[in-house]
Amino acid sequence: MLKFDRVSKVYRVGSFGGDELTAVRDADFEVRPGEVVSLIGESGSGKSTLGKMALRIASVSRGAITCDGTDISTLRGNRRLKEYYRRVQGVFQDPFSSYNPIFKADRVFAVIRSEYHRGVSDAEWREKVRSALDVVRLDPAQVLGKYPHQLSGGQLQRLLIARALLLDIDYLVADEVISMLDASTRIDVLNLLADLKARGMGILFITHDLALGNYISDQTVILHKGSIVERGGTEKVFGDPLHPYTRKLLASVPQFHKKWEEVEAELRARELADTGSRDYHLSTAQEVPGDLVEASEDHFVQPFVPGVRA
Ligand SMILES: Nc1ncnc2c1ncn2[C@@H]1O[C@H](COP(=O)(O)OP(=O)(O)OP(=O)(O)O)[C@@H](O)[C@H]1O
Repeated sequence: MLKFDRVSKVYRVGSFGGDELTAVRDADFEVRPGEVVSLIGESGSGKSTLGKMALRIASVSRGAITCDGTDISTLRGNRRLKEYYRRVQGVFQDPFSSYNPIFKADRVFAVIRSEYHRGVSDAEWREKVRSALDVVRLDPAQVLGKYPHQLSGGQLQRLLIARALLLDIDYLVADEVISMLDASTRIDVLNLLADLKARGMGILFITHDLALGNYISDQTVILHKGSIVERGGTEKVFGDPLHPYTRKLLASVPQFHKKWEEVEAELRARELADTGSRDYHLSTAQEVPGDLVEASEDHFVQPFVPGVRA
């Protein structure tokens, strides 16, 4: 299990690094094998920072990320890090940035071979690559031996996923992998992620797109200004959103048959109807939101003051 245990990230900012910016505050959730967890939030909410910390691209300031019980910040030395990256890999929004334009795209496979599969014969390796490409539905004739600029964003994205498959990873951090793709390729990559999940891979699916999150995930985590405001089973979070911010996010998905004023009025009416009736509502006297409370089974929300805009 990939577990985020009250994880915070504080960046040093300002001209001399004298200021601090808390990008993530006390994030607490987990990704289990064979489960897709969507991390949803607006730009700047801290989503990528959480993904980067899981991949050790950014350090954890407070709390811990553990992989099957091992605090990943304690992994030192090439061998232990290599072991970790054999289990946990990331694929990012802009697939082009993961390739060196002067090398052929399938060099990413050669690197994996020299790092992790040295003893494998040429024939065996060709077969491994072919079967990984098969899983990501790429035709070897169309992609092998090509330079990155000769391939589409969707093909490059799928090559990176094939690379992850060659490592036989357990967890994938997929950071806005769909955003740059056209509509038909999006569906292909989403279906591919669903296949990987069915094979037992745990996926942290980072997105600002609620519809994508709803489509693919078992668990949903809603992030707002670095804090988790709501999380739980996807059907609970989408079917019965509790936090005003989640409701606002869901309402902001275009509802073409309604005017925005109508949507806003409905939101307010719903919140007023709830006022005082739930144990995660705070009075204005307790305005500082604390830890998430369990509203129902597998559904957690950050306490909030009803009627106060998120
Ligand atoms: N290396 C860094 N140094 C300082 N501040 C950073 C750094 N990386 C991110 N931040 C800040 O941390 C906050 C969270 O950024 P992050 O990239 O995690 O958000 P995000 O939700 O992934 O946004 P987006 O969807 O736009 O990628 C932002 O305010 C961002 O400006």
